[in-house]
Amino acid sequence: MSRISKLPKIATKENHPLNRVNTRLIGSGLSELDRKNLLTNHTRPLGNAPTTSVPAQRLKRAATVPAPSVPAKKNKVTVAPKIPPYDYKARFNDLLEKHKVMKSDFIDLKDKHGEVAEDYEKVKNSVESCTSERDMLKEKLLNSLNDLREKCSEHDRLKLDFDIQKHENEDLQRKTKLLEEVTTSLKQKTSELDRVQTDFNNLTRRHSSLREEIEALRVLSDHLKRISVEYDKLQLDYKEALESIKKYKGDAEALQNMLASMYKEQRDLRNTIQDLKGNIRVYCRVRPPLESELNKPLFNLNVLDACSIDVEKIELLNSARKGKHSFTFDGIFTPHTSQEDVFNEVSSMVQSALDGYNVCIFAYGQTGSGKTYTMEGGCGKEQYGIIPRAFNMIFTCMEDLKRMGWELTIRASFLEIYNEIIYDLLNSSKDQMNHEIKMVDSKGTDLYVSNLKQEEVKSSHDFIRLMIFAQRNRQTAATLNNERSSRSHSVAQIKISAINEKRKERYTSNLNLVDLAGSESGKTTQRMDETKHINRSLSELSKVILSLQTNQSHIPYRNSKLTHLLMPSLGGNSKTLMLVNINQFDNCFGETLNSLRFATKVNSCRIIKAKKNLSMVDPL
Ligand SMILES: Nc1ncnc2c1ncn2[C@@H]1O[C@H](COP(=O)(O)OP(=O)(O)OP(=O)(O)O)[C@@H](O)[C@H]1O
Repeated sequence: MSRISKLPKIATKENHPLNRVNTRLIGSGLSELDRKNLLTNHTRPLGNAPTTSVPAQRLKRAATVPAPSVPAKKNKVTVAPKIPPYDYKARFNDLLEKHKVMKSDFIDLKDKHGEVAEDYEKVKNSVESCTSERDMLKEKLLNSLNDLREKCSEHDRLKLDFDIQKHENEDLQRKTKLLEEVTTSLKQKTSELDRVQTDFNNLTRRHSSLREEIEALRVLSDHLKRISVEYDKLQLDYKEALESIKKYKGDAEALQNMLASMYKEQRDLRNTIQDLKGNIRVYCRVRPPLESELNKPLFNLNVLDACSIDVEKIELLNSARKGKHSFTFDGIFTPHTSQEDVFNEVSSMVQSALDGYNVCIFAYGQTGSGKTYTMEGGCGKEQYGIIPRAFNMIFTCMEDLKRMGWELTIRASFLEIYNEIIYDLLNSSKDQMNHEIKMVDSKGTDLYVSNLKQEEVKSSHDFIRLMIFAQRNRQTAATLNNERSSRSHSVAQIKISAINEKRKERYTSNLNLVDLAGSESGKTTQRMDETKHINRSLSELSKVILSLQTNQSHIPYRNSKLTHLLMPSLGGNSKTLMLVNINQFDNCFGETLNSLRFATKVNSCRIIKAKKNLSMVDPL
């Protein structure tokens, strides 16, 4: 009984955690009604115990069967018929019955007890583990509490620190802001300072430059003062000089007149000498062998004096046959005579052109005898031939003439006569125009070539440029027309127009500088045509000169282009200079002899006294 009475006690304490476990465990086996019945049956006195119709099996089943089915049966409990007290037998049977029931209940309960004990053990174990767990948790809780406490105190400390830090931070922020403001203002001040420094530097520089300027101005002012004094002095001198100039001007004019008349006298004298020398002059120039020709045999040439030579073929030297040929000219230029010496000798002819006479200088000789070298020259000033030197002389004299009141205009043209056709060497175009020799006026004293380019030349440099241009044109034509340069006559024409406004005089003159074609006779049929033309023009030249020599009424100028062109320079009013060029090669002896003979023929001719082309200028 005591063991059973404990059960309700456990069941009532529901709030205790252990009881809760027990209730759960018990609850899972007994329903609430079973428990009540159980309690009623076990707590009721045996005699008064109400009989229930619930069989023992039902109780047993009730421990396992779910509770809801039980309350329905509660209403069906039937009350057993009351046994009279005297009916001991019935009572005994009843008691036996009860005992049986109780015994089976007891067995059930015992089983139940076993189960409960088992459950209890489990619960106990569970309680123990829970207790140890609780202790552990308690300890943990205590530790946690301690930790929490520590953390709290640390938190407080940290909070305090944080507050301090916060405060300090705020303080720092305030200070930073202040510092930033100070920095910004410092930056502004610095940039201002830089600006001020730059201004200061500029001002310093300006100051020093101004100081220099002031110094320069001071020097200038001193200088100006000195100049002013000098200027005053000069003013006085100037006045004196003006008076002197007036006096000198009169003297200069007188001197200029004197100079002009002296120049005229000198010119007349020069021309008298020229006349005495003859208006046709012939010089012979012997060219030296070139380096490549040093081994070539030479014929014998003796320069007897300044004007005479004799030549003799080398094979006849020791023979009994006399083969010596002597020639006399106005001058002989040996192989050693320089270009300058040659020009000095012929410069009087250029002077004559400047004095107003028509002049013709031509080089005659066989191909390769040095005609072009004599007339045009080689490279470099020293090698300049007659043509460029004549121009230099003209421009030098122009200055002297200017001082005497003469204004000169020089025009130049370059032409070539090949196979009786005139070619303009200043016209580089392939299509040459037709060139005719025409009279300038009805008097027929002056001629011109139609469609021929005539360039005004202002300096000797201009002239050299034109000459080179003409030379190139001639070379191009020569390349196109195999050796044409040797087979054509080249003429540089210089027209001089002079005017003296003061003396009311003017004149024009022509200077013709001619490099004749090679005089040798043609050996091949290919050259026959050219040779025919050359020989014709050269023989016509010889005829003209002979006709002039013999004072013929008709001079056959028009028989060839060359003589026609040179008419004004060959006729009465002209001076002619012929340079016969020869070389000394033995194989050229025949041609040399021919050239020397032709030159002798020309030399024997004396043209009538030349007349200056002077005329009065119309009054201005
Ligand atoms: N006096 C001289 N001194 C030095 N070299 C000369 C002299 N004369 C001519 N020569 C040279 O001899 C060569 C022939 O001369 P150049 O060409 O003047 O002859 P050319 O008679 O004009 O010939 P071509 O009829 O073919 O034109 C040239 O190389 C020239 O430089």
